[in-house]
Amino acid sequence: MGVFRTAYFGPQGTFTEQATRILVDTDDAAELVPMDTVPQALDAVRAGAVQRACVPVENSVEGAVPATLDGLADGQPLVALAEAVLPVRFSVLTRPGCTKPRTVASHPHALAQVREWLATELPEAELIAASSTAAAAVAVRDGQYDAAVTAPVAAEHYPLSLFAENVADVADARTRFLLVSQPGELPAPTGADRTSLAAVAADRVGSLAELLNELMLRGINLTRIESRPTKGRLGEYRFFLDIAGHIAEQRVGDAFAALRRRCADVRFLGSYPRADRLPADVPETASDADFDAAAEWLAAVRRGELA
Ligand SMILES: O=C(O)C(=O)C[C@]1(C(=O)O)C=C[C@@H](O)C=C1
Repeated sequence: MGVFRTAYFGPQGTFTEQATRILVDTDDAAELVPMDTVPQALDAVRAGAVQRACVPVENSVEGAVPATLDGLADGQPLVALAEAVLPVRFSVLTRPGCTKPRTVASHPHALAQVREWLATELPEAELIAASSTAAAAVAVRDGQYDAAVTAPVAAEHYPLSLFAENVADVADARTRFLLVSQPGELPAPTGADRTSLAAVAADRVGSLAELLNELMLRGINLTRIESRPTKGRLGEYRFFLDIAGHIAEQRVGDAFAALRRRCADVRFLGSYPRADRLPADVPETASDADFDAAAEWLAAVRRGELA
């Protein structure tokens, strides 16, 4: 098959590159391919130019990364194979010799996470949105701006001076990243898995509550819910759900089938091991053994052997 290629939200020196290096065995003839935007990284997988893509999905301070949610919901389906969670502390890099930066560039998520620090340390500076933290470092290197708020690793890639490090308004901020591929074989269940899906709930009383009830009735813990407009009618939403468990487990599969019946559109976005390795808390009545026993009992009833 040749070299195994993984696209990531780049350029070189983003937090996403750091996450990719955790999720992909880079010793193993793997090639990492930086892409300028999240949609480009996802489309490279769809086009078969790379086998995997690593993209940021949510930050503990700034919330969801809309480009990732929309990029997974639209277009040819992709599924997550793994996740990584990275602590996010920023470095501020300047052009060598610049002691009083007047312009500071970064990804909007990054600027939002250092807003207080910037207000105190560089109150006069103009803030400029860049497509990623590393794109901001490139722009500073090229003389467009004075400083960039970056991942620590960016200092290794670009000839810039370290103005400040360990910058973070919220001390233990974290970002979660997904490694996605075209649908194929699923990662095996580990007992500590997460399943991601996107579902469009009907615009009528109780439809979201019904959807969540399907999870609750099967003892499934919802670990995240996010909504994005479907981009069709105003007021029509797609819900992104993360739940504890693997699609191979009966309670999860059963809930998934129920959502399929209820929702106009359901998309499976992957079952993969949780980065925190936290085992799913399965209620006593919702284990695979409970489902198997109930199915056997029902089959016997239907055969007329039991009542
Ligand atoms: O620009 C980067 O370095 C990224 O990897 C993106 C991203 C994000 O989308 O939230 C990742 C982590 C930080 O929260 C800031 C930016």
